[in-house]
Amino acid sequence: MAATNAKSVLFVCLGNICRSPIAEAVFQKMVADAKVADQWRIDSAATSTYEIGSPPDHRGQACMKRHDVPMRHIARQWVIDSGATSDWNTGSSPDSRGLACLKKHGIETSHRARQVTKDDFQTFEYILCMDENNLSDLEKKAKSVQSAKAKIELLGSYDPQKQLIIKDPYYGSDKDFETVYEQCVRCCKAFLEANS
Ligand SMILES: N#Cc1ccccc1-c1cc(NCCCN2CCCCC2)c2ccccc2n1
Repeated sequence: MAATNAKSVLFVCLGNICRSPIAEAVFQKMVADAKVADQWRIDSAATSTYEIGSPPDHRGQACMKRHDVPMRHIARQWVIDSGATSDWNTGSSPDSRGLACLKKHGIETSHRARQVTKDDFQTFEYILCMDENNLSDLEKKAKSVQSAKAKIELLGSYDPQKQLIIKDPYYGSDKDFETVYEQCVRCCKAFLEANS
């Protein structure tokens, strides 16, 4: 459980089923390995309602499994939620591909896509997103939020290899998910170092 003076970061992408759950899982593992998990509040959400209620994409789950990175699962001591930033798919049922893959790998997950809320802009210190569309969508939303405090940045702005954009792998291959994973590892490591 995060301490009261915890730092906080919300990872955001278009659907909250591909990139942002990977970034969240990678960062969660990093803070746990660094023994500072209790100093962080970590979550993910989306700028669309495409996938509200969906579990992480099956390709992302498989990628996390390959790299032994636990992804949002039903754990005893965690209260877990996630969401999206718009109302496009309010009430969508979980993506069938994701459910089938999770079942195949015996992975239970409570992670469900959600839309980012006004409260997120008021309570998270950092909102780190993946591409310029996410950035402009979030900046537009933040304008309508009273006392928004979040620093809205590209996660890629922390990349030592200067790959600023983490591309949407939705129509891509497993290789594209690997690229997302590698970028998230580099960026999350640099982000944690910058906040330690
Ligand atoms: N849009 C786009 C797009 C453009 C380029 C590359 C990827 C995508 C793309 C498309 C998705 N779902 C298909 C379209 C959904 N419908 C769009 C019209 C409104 C009703 C919903 C995604 C779903 C989850 C995560 C990422 C996604 N990314």
